[in-house]
Amino acid sequence: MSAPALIEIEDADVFRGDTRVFEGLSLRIEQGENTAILGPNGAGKSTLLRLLSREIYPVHRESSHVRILGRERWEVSALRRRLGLVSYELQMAYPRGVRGCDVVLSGFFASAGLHEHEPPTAAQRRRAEEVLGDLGVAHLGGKPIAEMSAGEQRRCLLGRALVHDPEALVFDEPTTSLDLKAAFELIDLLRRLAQRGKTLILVTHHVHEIPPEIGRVVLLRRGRVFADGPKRAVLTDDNLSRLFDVPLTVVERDGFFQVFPRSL
Ligand SMILES: Nc1ncnc2c1ncn2[C@@H]1O[C@H](COP(=O)(O)OP(=O)(O)OP(=O)(O)O)[C@@H](O)[C@H]1O
Repeated sequence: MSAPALIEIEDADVFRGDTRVFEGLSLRIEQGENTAILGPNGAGKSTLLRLLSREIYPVHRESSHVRILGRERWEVSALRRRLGLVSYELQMAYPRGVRGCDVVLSGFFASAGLHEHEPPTAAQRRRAEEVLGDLGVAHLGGKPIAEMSAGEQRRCLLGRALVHDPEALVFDEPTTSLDLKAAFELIDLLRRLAQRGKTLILVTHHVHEIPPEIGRVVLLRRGRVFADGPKRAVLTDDNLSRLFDVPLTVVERDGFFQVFPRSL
């Protein structure tokens, strides 16, 4: 039997409040298929992330399902062991006094910080130290978030997702709030993770964040898949101009793509 898809969304209608964000959305991403999901503000990216993190569900009907690694029902911490999540929203959820090692350790408990009634084990502490060391930020273990740069915070959050050594990682706007150096260093880290065999799912509205290792791009527009396929075929002037509703020129260099405004 073939391996189950990493993500399999079939005919999903999804509401946020009274707004129908997705109508009959279908999207399948295989294990090992590094994919970027690109869309403008309001396209439905956050809603898609919430579907994947199992915070929201589609309207129930026979033809509709959301499966991750072949399963519809997941306990959150079991899901986190297979599919890590790194988002700015999660970063902001941490109280500013939490130290780097505790950010990483909280990955074991799928929480934003540690709870007194659930102290980490010595093995978990060792693993957290190892992960911080692998990410080149062992020195952040004892530092509170309040004293870290945005890039350092993002690394600790990535460490949180990596404690379980998941096979896939979902990144929501990974370089939001990072300066150029921190952004390039983070993109470099994503590239190394992909080269080590982690599947990357990148959800973003920034074309330049998409590393060369990502081969498939899905364009999301007003809750619909507007284009889907190999990166070079999808990231065209015409597609991106229509996606973002502004005339754009796309330039590719060294496997990265950048967009520029075209005069009207
Ligand atoms: N809690 C909510 N209640 C009602 N409508 C919502 C809610 N959250 C989002 N929406 C609507 O759902 C649509 C999709 O929003 P979503 O946040 O998923 O888009 P997005 O692509 O993540 O946008 P952004 O890039 O701005 O974060 C938008 O029209 C938005 O106004």
